[in-house]
Amino acid sequence: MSQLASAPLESLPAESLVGLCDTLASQARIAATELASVRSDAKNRWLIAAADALVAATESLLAANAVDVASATANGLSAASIDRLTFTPGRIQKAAEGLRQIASLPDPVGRIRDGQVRPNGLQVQKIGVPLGVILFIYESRPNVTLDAAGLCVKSGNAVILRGGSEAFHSNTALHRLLAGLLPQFGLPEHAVQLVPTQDRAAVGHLLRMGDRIDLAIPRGGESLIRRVAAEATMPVLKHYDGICHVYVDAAADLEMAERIIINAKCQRPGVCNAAETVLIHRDIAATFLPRLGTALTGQGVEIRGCEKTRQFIPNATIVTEKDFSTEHLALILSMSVVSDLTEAIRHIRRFGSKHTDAIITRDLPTAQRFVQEVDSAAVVVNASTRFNDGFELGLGAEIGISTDKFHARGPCGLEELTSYKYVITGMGQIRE
Ligand SMILES: NC(=O)C1=CN([C@@H]2O[C@H](COP(=O)(O)OP(=O)(O)OC[C@H]3O[C@@H](n4cnc5c(N)ncnc54)[C@H](OP(=O)(O)O)[C@@H]3O)[C@@H](O)[C@H]2O)C=CC1
Ligand SMILES: N[C@@H](CCC(=O)OP(=O)(O)O)C(=O)O
Repeated sequence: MSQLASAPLESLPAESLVGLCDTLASQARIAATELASVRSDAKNRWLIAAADALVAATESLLAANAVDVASATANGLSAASIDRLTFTPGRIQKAAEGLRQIASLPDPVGRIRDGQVRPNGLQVQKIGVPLGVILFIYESRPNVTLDAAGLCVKSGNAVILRGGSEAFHSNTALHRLLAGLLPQFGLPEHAVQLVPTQDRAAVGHLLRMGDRIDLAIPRGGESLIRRVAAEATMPVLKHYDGICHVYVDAAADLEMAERIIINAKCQRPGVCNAAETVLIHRDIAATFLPRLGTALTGQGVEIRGCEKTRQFIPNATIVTEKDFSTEHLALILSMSVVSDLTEAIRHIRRFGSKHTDAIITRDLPTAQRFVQEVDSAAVVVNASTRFNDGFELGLGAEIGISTDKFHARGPCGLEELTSYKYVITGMGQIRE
């Protein structure tokens, strides 16, 4: 296992920090070259062994996590952040299931994506290849360490993990488990590395290493992402925030709408695909808002609504434009009554973040227009926004959810962590 990853290194002199980053990047580059030609079978066996080891190590992982949670709690971290940070046996099981699902998925490396034979007899194939080295800077959320490592290795990429400092003990334990198993399956030991310092200057150094790092993925608050987008010398895959909407149309099944809104807002309010705003068609406001208000209040949700909303939900406070533009990541919900679909779409275009937006309707043309006109990474019809997730969409996991249009959009799984090359095979053809 890499010596670099074994212990936290604080307050390194600037020169040593550059040297450390340099070593991480060079080791990753070599590992990526080796990993690109590793057989699927070896990668899959490593994934399954990692899933088994994870479950077997539940107790010690929970102990390492408890250290992080205790100090985060003492430091007054928000409820949403503590929720992201916390490991439970259930979450460990789910992460292990994700690794097994990744193992069961087709290997994108070497997959023929497209092919044709040209009139001159040339055989042209488009073949999946790894991106190379991925620098992943992410929030204090240990399950993300597992998702990222599993996806990167299966897609033939070496990854440099820079998790949040609050999760340092959890990530160190997870990294030790994952990286420790790599050589047993003939995989390069530096395929999965953890930046062993919490010094943010390391991020700046790594972002300058575009000669060895092929992609940077920042996953966290807006200031992190803006920094990475500004400083990176390699392409960046990202989303800024998740201001997700649920629009309840006049033709909605109201029982369904209530169920979906409660799930979209309350199931895990601290994640990016949780709903932040509900828009209600005015024709159903009088019948739907009182019951929705009662249901949301019963779940502990603070409702901030427009004047019309407040006519039917008296405990709602007045919503502001700032609320509509804020990803609360908490049990706070903005609500507005709209006159029609056009106004709902206009609202989403103005305040949304092109992440995930849902419509509840029984009217097919209305649903089709919503899908056509809402330009978000995921547009959902009659289901919860919470489904914009790699595991739920059958990708095994995701390394992040992109709202970019280049190179990938939505949950980024194995396919999105690869590129392709053209392989052109002839029989001596020359160009006329
Ligand atoms: N929109 C979204 O999807 C998300 C929003 N958030 C929100 O962002 C806020 C902060 O949450 P948190 O999870 O701590 O995310 P942060 O963005 O603060 O941190 C995420 C990771 O980036 C690092 N980081 C942050 N800023 C910089 C920087 N300027 N230079 C280098 N590295 C940096 C952190 O390191 P360090 O260990 O030093 O903190 C951590 O590893 C919260 O309000 C949270 O709810 C968080 C995650 C996702
Ligand atoms: N995969 C997640 C959603 C993604 C998410 O929360 O992203 P982020 O807020 O960037 O960490 C889930 O629904 O579990």
